[in-house]
Amino acid sequence: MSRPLLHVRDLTTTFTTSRGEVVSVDRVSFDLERGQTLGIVGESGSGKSVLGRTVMGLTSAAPNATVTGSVLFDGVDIANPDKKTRAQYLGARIAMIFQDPLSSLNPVKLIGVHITETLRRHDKSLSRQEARRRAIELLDTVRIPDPARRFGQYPHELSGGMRQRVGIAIALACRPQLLIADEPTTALDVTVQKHVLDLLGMLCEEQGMAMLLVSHDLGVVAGRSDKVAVMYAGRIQEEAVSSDFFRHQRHPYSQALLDAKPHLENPARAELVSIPGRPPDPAHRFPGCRFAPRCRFVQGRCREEEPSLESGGIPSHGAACFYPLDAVRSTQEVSI
Ligand SMILES: Nc1ncnc2c1ncn2[C@@H]1O[C@H](COP(=O)(O)OP(=O)(O)OP(=O)(O)O)[C@@H](O)[C@H]1O
Repeated sequence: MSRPLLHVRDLTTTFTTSRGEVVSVDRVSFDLERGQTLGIVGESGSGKSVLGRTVMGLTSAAPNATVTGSVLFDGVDIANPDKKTRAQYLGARIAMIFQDPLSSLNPVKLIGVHITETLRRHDKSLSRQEARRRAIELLDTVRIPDPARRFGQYPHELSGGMRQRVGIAIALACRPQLLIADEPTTALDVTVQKHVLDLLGMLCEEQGMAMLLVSHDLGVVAGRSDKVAVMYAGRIQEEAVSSDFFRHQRHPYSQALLDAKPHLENPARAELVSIPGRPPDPAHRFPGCRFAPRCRFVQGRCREEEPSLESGGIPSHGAACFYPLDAVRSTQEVSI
């Protein structure tokens, strides 16, 4: 079997803060194959963005952050990249698109210049003319109409959806093998969200790119990811092939999250049925399962021991729960 493009093991990101040590990502492991999409979902504060940024090598540069564990990208550990590795991989073989495209675009720089600069940073031999031609081609790839005219405009002259497409074009400029998309459509209205997400899926397919699709909304990853990983309080609580996951969830948190899913296709049903209680403060550690204080099925053991991600005999469908829903269901069936 060939090695996965991304092989993450026991990845842990800790921030030293005035409130103490904040463990935002805690012993996270997963694999991502070439051309596949892994959806990372969870409530706000569950550690999804920090995970994406850590895989991208952005957190290890922060003075108050410590990263342990490994992120093997095509066999090379990039968890704590040195300057040379950073230049070779980040923003080159791995690219990221952010939630708010405006914050990553310079308001006084033309759209085209954002792209040509990225192109020429990664290919020093590229002439200005060739960079311009490639930038217009990229704007066309991300379905921006009249790309030659848009090349010469400023970010504020474009709509939110267009700016996000520009963010995607910049990310694609170096032909990455892995794209990390952190809440790529949160700032957009519902119909534009769908177009941008469909576009990302199509580009992954056309270009054989792998993607980490980070979202608080299961509706965003449904139908657009090969695998789903559910994060809660820094840990992966459930991981499965998408079709299995959406057919049946094994972890009570995943089920609650699915019940709380806003409906992307039907904005009239966009209200959230929220999960009672709040996620734990990552600066405050306590024994047992992190979801125990909010879990409907909690039992004594859950408050004492931390469950690990186990498949419970169901191939490729792990849940970090002592009493996964499949077990609860079969006990109920037996007792009827
Ligand atoms: N630089 C930092 N210093 C200290 N704590 C941080 C830092 N960055 C993130 N955190 C903390 O790590 C936890 C996880 O944050 P993260 O942004 O990854 O959550 P998230 O799941 O992406 O949520 P959201 O969807 O709201 O962005 C939060 O408690 C956050 O406050």
